[in-house]
Amino acid sequence: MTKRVLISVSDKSGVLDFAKELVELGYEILSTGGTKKHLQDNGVAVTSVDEVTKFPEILGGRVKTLNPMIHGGLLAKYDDAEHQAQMKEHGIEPIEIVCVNLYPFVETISQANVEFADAIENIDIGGPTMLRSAAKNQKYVTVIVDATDYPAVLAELQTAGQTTVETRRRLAAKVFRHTAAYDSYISNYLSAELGEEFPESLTLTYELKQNLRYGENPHQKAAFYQKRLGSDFSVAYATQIHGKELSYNNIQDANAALQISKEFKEPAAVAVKHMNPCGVGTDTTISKAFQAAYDADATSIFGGIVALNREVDAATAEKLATIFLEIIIAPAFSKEAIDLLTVKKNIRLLTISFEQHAIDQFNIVSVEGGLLVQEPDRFGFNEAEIQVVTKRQPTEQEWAALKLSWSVVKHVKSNAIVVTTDKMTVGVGAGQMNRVGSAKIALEQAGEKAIGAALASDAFFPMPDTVETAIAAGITAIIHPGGSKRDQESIDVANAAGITMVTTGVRHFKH
Ligand SMILES: NC(=O)c1ncn([C@@H]2O[C@H](COP(=O)(O)O)[C@@H](O)[C@H]2O)c1NC=O
Repeated sequence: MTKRVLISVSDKSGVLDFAKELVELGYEILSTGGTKKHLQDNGVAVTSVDEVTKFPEILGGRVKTLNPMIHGGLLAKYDDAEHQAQMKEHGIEPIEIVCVNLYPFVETISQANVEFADAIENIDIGGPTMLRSAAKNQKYVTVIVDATDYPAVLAELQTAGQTTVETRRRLAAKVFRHTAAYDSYISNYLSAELGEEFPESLTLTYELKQNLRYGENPHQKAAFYQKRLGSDFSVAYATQIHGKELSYNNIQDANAALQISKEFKEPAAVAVKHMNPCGVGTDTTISKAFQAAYDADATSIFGGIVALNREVDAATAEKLATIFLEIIIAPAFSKEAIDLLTVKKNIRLLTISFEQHAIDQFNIVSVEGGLLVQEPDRFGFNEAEIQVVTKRQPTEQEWAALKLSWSVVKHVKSNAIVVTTDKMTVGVGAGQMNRVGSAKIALEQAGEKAIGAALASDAFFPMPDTVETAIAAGITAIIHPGGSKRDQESIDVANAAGITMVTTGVRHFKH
């Protein structure tokens, strides 16, 4: 009996050559409307699916292959006498190979202003049903959902006349990953349309971007997955124009640097080590901003990751080239900058679109046995909600320093204290188990630069000790959320010293 292959594809790339080879191998091709036309127009003999089903395609294509003549042919066990008898009784013939790809649902919902009805019409029903039938019957049936598998299947058919069990199992597993992902895009789209934020089950789809050489440490295996509908303004969508492959830690650090960069519209440079900022500088040009980020902590930047929110010009590249950096991220690099920086073989240069400021709807972290999902911390420096709680108001320069310190402290691991001038960080205290400990680290690093600088605390002061330490170091402006029972004691200390203090009403814990 002639072997049959059913081909029904929305994306027709590569299918013509595949079909021609199958005809060469003696297969009869069954096809749905558009696929049949494409193949026939290009000289391939095709049997229409409706000749097999004895039923026309109806409802504008919503029902084409949903028929026992097709699904019987896909699901029957070849070595089951009862199945075979029923096939014979109903005149159903087996279909040995199925090649299907689905309506472009993701591409449709990615378009701007997509109509809901359009999205719904692009939910494929018959395609996933055939894929699932064939994948379930993997013992006998070969199923292909990805055009990159055409050559391997053909090679096996050409050499052995059939595919191997291993190949059929591999392809079937791929099908269920594919249909699961397809359904997750649909369910996420529908949930989002309904405004359902935390549905009763969470189905996430990420696609393998790259296998990594190792994880946080060389003995840990790791890979990097990418969201298909993610923001361009992310390390997952960066373009690497030079250097070694990114490592696991590089990706985390690059992400941290980018998140801080998103705080600034003015030229800003952000240097990160181990996911905490070690230097942040802002100024009228990117070259000056980088100089400030460098001067902030000329020791820690060594081996760091630097994100700049303007094109890297020759002047900036000259400075960048003098230090050892793992990665430089920017919207673009001038020709001269590339020439200067690529002298170093290993330095990674990434370009990222800084235009798009869309951010993920949720942040997700894993804990053993579960996932935590939360909205990103979108709160910035909102002057309207900030209250001056001391007698003295901040000067203009102090406001600028308070704004910078508050923008940075949000991105520092708690307990976080950040000391800045109006243009640069001068001290960062990160991840200490008590707040005054973080303050001491930040102030010690700032040294003389703490005199007249601003200090930000990511959470309130439970007691006035941090404020006292700050004043002793020369800090003249403090920003913190407020809300401690003993706030008044901190305010009294500030007033007594004649410094200014503002509260934001919002805290920035980052664990
Ligand atoms: N309804 C059906 O019975 C059905 N059978 C196959 N399809 C899909 O129709 C598409 C191919 O259509 P055409 O060959 O007409 O271009 C494929 O993406 C396939 O997954 C169907 N369409 C949607 O559900």
